[in-house]
Amino acid sequence: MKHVCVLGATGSIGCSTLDVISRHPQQYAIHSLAAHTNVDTLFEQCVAFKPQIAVLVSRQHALQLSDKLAEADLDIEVRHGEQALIDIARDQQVDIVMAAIVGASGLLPTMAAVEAGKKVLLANKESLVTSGQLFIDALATSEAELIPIDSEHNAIYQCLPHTQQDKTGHCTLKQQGISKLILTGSGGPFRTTDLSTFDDITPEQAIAHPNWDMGKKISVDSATMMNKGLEFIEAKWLFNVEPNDIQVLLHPQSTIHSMVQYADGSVLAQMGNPDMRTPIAHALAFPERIDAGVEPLDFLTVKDFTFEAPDFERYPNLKLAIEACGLGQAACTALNAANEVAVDAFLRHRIKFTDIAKVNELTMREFVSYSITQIEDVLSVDKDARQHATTVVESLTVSLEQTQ
Ligand SMILES: NC(=O)C1=CN([C@@H]2O[C@H](COP(=O)(O)OP(=O)(O)OC[C@H]3O[C@@H](n4cnc5c(N)ncnc54)[C@H](OP(=O)(O)O)[C@@H]3O)[C@@H](O)[C@H]2O)C=CC1
Ligand SMILES: CC(=O)[C@@H](O)[C@H](O)COP(=O)(O)O
Ligand SMILES: [Mn+2]
Repeated sequence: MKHVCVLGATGSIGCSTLDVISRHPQQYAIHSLAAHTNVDTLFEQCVAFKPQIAVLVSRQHALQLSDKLAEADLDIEVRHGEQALIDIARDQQVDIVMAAIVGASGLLPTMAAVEAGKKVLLANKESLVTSGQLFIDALATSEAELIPIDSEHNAIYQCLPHTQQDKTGHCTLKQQGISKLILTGSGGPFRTTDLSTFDDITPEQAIAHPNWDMGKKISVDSATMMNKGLEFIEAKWLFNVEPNDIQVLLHPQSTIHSMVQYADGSVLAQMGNPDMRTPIAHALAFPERIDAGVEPLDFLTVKDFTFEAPDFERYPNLKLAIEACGLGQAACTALNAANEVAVDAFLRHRIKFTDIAKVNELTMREFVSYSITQIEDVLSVDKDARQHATTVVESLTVSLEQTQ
């Protein structure tokens, strides 16, 4: 029996993880569940999975959950606060940590799981993007096993030689005859939308991803292709490759989840219906295979199978993230922080869709020369970049109000 801690349990990945686990009660037990503010969903999950510990970020939400659990006569310890997230991630009884908090808030608990030598299933790409080499160093000096959950990186992982699969962060792909990683992306909901209408894109339109059902933040990132930019940086660190060894390719159907090109001309692809339960089940059970509840891919009903180059005019955030990857850690950390602020402001109707790239670029350029050598530097650049991005958002909000 493996004991699992799910960080971000109430989100899209958290719920899919619990769905897979519910299919294998003899193999997995839930040790702990954590969320931000969603008391009702966390309560339902507590009823269904009976964890030892449930965590919410604020005391007020934790008290609400405690009351509901007491009424239901359930004896589950409720904790609150950021330290509680870290504590469950490194609890001695935990074997597997699903890192599925959204954003840089996931960094410290994910790092704690790595440092404690857990099997870490990494959905929270922002934690790797913001800390890069520091994350990989922590991995190297611990007993931890890191398996990517992000569908592209999980696909690449599945297409690697077996000898590389326990070397996440320290792969030697060139020596294994690998010439290129091909990161596929759908292009999001606005791949063919007239560029002249981009200023009018609404949050509701932006979160309507054509293929995947995901949380709001990553859905907006897919629409701007910042998601692919973050994934570009994520791939560099996970597979220890140079930016020139990664190609971003639009594949609107999201059937191929990414590919690995070998020196002899072979290309290995991982395919499937777009359902995150596949990479989650793969990572949970690796190297075994278990049922994920996913419909098998039927090639006779797959209508198209097409590919395009990404257009940087349509997707300036993708260009920016690839540039940040070459500029260094502070650029990546600041870009991620700015993007979190900008996406939140867009979702609250404070700025236009096209403003997201403006906030991101202005903030990233401000922090390029900062030095990051320890985790405290990451936290400091993240905090300062958020402040800077907030100021940019406010200036754009004023001009948006003046034009209305
Ligand atoms: N959804 C997907 O298909 C994919 C997601 N990912 C990555 O996985 C991560 C999660 O994405 P997704 O599931 O879509 O996101 P969601 O927004 O659906 O869920 C986020 C989860 O994190 C919790 N959370 C938010 N902020 C905090 C915080 N400050 N402290 C603790 N918990 C917090 C939320 O709690 P609450 O509900 O209470 O707000 C929720 O449980 C992201 O990094 C994303 O990029 C990667 C590939 C695919
Ligand atoms: C499911 C997953 O891994 C997402 O990150 C997905 O890739 C989003 O789709 P895009 O390819 O549109 O970014
Ligand atoms: Mn992805």
